[in-house]
Amino acid sequence: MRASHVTLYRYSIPFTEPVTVKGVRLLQREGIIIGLTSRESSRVAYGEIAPLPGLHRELFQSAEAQLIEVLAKHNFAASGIMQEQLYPSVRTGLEMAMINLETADKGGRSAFSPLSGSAKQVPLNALLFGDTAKIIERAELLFNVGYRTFKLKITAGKTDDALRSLEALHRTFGRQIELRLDANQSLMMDEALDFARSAPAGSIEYIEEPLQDAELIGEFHAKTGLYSALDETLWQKPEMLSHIPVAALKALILKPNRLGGISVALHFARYAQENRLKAVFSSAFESGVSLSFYTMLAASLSTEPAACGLDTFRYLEYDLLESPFGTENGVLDAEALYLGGQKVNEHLLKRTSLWTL
Ligand SMILES: O=C(O)CCC(=O)C1=CC=C[C@@H](O)[C@@H]1C(=O)O
Ligand SMILES: [Mg+2]
Repeated sequence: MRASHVTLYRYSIPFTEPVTVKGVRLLQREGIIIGLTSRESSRVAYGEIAPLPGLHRELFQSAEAQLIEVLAKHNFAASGIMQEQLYPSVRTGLEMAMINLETADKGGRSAFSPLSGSAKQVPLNALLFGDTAKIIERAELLFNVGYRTFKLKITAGKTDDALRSLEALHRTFGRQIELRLDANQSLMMDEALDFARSAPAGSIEYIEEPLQDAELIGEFHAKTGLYSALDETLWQKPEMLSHIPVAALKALILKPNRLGGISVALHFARYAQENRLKAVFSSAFESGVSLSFYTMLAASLSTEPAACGLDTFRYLEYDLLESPFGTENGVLDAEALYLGGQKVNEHLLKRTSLWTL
């Protein structure tokens, strides 16, 4: 690897409102930024390591300890440690920084090798929360500026709330929008069937992880015609992918820092492409350093990338980038964001160590 030294930083960014992930209530997002300084060009390439409490098994402290162990190895990139069992968040940040370093050394041209064609823009799916009135108000606002894909949560015991919002959205926008739901593995088959049978026909693009038992997704599709998407299952039981009938699926949700790294996410993206499924890049509430990288990944892999799940940037009080990650019109400009993703405002970081390679 062509880095002369590595700088590690910590950050802590307040959430705009408390975010609850699998029962864990979070007030701020904490993570590590790794900066690799190029031996050739002295440019700095960044990567982000940010396990999310509730979602990741590794905690911030253990991720940081493992990262330090990796950096302490002589010539770590060639030492084989990258092939070993690294925490998903650690591997993601190291791979991100190394790919960004390669890009920097190529004068800013992306180092990704596209699977097929690539796109300039990636649409974004907007997250909708709250009661039906708030959801419609927000969806109208976003629709008017250009958003066309929306995502709603659906929770066991409260499927009526989702149904009301779904009906209202369908009444208001009809087929002008695509609507995704996310049940986070909360429903039993009976409740999922009741919900599916009450939903307006043609109103749902897919449901992420509808069932407590993903093995029943084929049966759910056979009984309702509704498509599912896999998110949690991809990291909890990746072997399930070959058991669930692909015809019951519409998309794979790819959160690189939970799945196990950029290379693992690319593996699933390739599987999606081969099986005519959407590859939906999504985030674990990381900063713009990761979000801009994921945007470039999504844009590199398809001429028509699926609307991505990177709307999480709204939940961070501020971004670490000089030009904050985002979009005005629901469409992400991949190249501009990728370049901007490497202009980190170091005043917002706390430097913790420096490693000479
Ligand atoms: O995928 C998206 O549209 C945004 C990200 C998102 O929904 C999530 C991120 C992290 C944790 C989860 O609760 C949630 C999800 O379940 O997909
Ligand atoms: Mg999900």
